Amino acid sequence: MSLYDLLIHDGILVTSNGAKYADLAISDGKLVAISPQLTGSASEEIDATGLHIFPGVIDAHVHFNEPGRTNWEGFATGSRALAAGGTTTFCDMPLNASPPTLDAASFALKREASEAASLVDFALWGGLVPSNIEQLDELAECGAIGFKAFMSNSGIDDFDAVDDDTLQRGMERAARLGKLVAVHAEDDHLTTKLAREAIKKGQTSVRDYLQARPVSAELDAIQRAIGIAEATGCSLHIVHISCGAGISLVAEARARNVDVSCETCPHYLVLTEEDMERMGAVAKCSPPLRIKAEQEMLWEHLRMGHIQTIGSDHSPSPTTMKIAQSFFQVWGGISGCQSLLSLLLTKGHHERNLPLSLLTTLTAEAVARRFQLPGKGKLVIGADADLALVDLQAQTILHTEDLHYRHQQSPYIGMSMRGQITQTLLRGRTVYKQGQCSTQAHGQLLTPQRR
Ligand SMILES: NC(=O)NC(NC(N)=O)C(=O)[O-]
Ligand SMILES: [Zn+2]
Ligand SMILES: [Zn+2]
Repeated sequence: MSLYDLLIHDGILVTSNGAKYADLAISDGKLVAISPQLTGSASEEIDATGLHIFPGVIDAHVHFNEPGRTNWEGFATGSRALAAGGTTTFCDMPLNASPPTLDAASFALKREASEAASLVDFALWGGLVPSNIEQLDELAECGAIGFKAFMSNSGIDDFDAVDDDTLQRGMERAARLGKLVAVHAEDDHLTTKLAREAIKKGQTSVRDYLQARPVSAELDAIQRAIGIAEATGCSLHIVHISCGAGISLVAEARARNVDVSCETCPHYLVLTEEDMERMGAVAKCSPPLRIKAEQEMLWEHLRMGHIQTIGSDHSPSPTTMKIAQSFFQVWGGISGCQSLLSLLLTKGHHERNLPLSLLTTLTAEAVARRFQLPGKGKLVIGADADLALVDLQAQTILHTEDLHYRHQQSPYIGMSMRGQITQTLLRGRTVYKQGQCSTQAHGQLLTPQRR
């Protein structure tokens, strides 16, 4: 009679407090013992000598476009890419699927699709658009982790942006429901005006796109979103901040006890506008990639603990949508969810000496805490055995064929990575090992549990 289902020997556990040698014992999908030299028997044993064991990454910002647009990605390919990158939980954004997640019916459709196909666990964002304020209650009832709103054009016709009045009404409702609101913070008036003027003059290059989405448009929107959150008492999460001053605005608001958190994305940390000019559409996103000085400020803010989460903002499209005469016309979104952890290990830990404990906080522990995902994000007894086994010594080049996305495009192809994910486990089951993904869809819906 085995004492445990699984014993993982001699790994180096990475927690928010640091790294330590310990064995892990797992039964019924949970961590049941964590200690060096664990004794006892198990149905399965893994020798993790020389490997670091991270809590599975929680990527709170992906667009997997299912139902309705599985020719863009879908839960099967998206979750395979996540598993290959050491991610064991994702939060799917309410837009780019069709229908968008704006009410109980569309939430149920998405939940059913993900349960049928996802290799990893998932939570779902609801949307906040002008037409669905009355449906926020039912979305909360379904277990949405929060409501996502766009302050600028979302780039897709079936998900409208909100003006400040609508955002305020949505935040008032969300505050009453005890739900968080996340915003895409760019000022719609300025970005629309600048784009229209450029296009009118036939100025539609990458450089013209960059100039049409200035940092000032992002700062203006961040400032307004924080003001509305402060006025309504709504919890606010600002996604994909691309600039140092944007993080500073959040840090100042947090210092005056506003319940606001922020996210940045790997592409703002490892790429710049020069990469966007060199690579073109595969590196197009909004807010756009910024200058090197902004990137360095983001790393400094990361080090100082001013950024709460890192999300991939994986927003793929068919390759045909990445081809257009005008750069304003190509799809804005970067495919990168498979590379989140390895990029942070390469550019953060290896090249900038960021401690592994900080990376664990940013990619797992703080994410689970912010979105109230119990049992996730920490290597503690009783937690789900969601694990990423990583060979920190390995050095690899990311090849096109390594990508599990439906469309194998990414700005990271050809990049030298340190820290190879060798095996990923979801609640004690292997979902990825040395290039091979599991074929079993065991992903479960996670709903926020207030402490
Ligand atoms: N409709 C989208 O997927 N938009 C996304 N596109 C980006 N970031 O370029 C986003 O998160 O804003
Ligand atoms: Zn966005
Ligand atoms: Zn997004």
